[in-house]
Amino acid sequence: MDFGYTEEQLMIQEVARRIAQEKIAPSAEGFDRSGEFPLDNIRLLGENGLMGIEVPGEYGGAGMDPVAYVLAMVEIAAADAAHSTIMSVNNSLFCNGILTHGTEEQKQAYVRPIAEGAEIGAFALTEPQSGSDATSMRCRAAKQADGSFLINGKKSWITSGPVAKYIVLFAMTEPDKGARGITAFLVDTARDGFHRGKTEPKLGIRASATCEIEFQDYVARAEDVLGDEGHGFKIAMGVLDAGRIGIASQAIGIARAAYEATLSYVRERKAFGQPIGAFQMTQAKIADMKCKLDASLLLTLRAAWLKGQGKRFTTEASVAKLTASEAAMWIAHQAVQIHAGMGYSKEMPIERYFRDAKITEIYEGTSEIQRLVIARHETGLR
Ligand SMILES: CCCCCCCC(=O)SCCNC(=O)CCNC(=O)[C@H](O)C(C)(C)COP(=O)(O)OP(=O)(O)OC[C@H]1O[C@@H](n2cnc3c(N)ncnc32)[C@H](O)[C@@H]1OP(=O)(O)O
Repeated sequence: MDFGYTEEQLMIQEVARRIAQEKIAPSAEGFDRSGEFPLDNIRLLGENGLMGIEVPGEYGGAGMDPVAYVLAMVEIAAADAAHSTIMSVNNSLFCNGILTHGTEEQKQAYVRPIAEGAEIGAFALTEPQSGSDATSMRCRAAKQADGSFLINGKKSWITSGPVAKYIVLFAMTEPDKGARGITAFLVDTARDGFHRGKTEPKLGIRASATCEIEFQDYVARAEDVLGDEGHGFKIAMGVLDAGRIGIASQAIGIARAAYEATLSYVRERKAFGQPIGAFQMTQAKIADMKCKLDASLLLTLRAAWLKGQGKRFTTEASVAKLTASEAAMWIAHQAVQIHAGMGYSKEMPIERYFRDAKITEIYEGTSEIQRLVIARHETGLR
């Protein structure tokens, strides 16, 4: 067992940390207030290999392993969670599925522009009536005589939906077959029949744009099918396994930022004649924060390592995501409590960490879904 990082992993961590500290952290508060999409920063991340960390160089990426992805995500999320949300969708949800299931032409056409940061990608699984219960989707892709598909339906909560050039879409091709009737498609948002709805006003990750999208007689050509027909649900689940490592990493970044700010504060802030960090009640909180942070990172690195080894990592990704997201929420909550009035004020980033942490317990599978995945695996029952 080796707890060290390779030179390559340390290098991408350093690149991410530099951009995070020099460009993202100073602008995070402004983007949070305005809700503006941070396009220039996203392009910069792409130019530095951070939009396709695991994408091989031949498709425009950095060609690194999942552990490197975790390290980079943590750095970006510690500066601003919204940036890391956009990064996670591009890397995990968009590029991953195409790399695993796409044709050579699809990889060149769709992965390269996203990995290089020239375009933004999105992933459309959720619908207004189906979130956790993904197989209940209603978006319909009807096969035509010429092999193309006519797509009609709505998808909701689409991260980067307002700005995405390409989308990995899941639609029902054979509604009678349930999970086995779902097919994945690659959508070009510039084509006829694609429409965007209003951008959602959100509690946190405000600079990550989210909207509903609608398909009205959108024509997907036969070559736009990703993987085999009827295999879309498995593709979605496999992609989400990888995505959950990204969200766990994001949660760790938010938690680390909240923890580090709290450490500084408890050393400086005095009450009753001593730094508040000297009180045992504060020390107990600091110790618990540290334990949850370390446990989250180690569990996330385990899932990433398994992925890098080509082994199954579904349960480990859920364990990591569940642990890290609940830790982030708890740590951010304690950070607000220890900062008291200053934690509640927009003068400091603590309240932003608190708002941003919440989404990690919701998207890419709620905490309840993670528990279900883990418990089904452990018990063999469902
Ligand atoms: C800013 C705010 C944004 C908020 C919204 C963000 C948008 C998102 O987060 S998108 C993603 C959110 N949605 C989810 O994460 C979906 C959650 N649901 C799930 O994970 C699944 O539906 C889950 C776990 C409940 C299982 O569903 P269930 O319907 O019981 O399917 P199940 O019977 O287990 O599996 C169906 C098939 O898929 C396969 N499968 C299941 N899991 C996997 C997997 N991890 N990998 C590969 N295949 C899998 C099964 O083997 C089975 O195959 P077969 O038919 O050959 O036996």
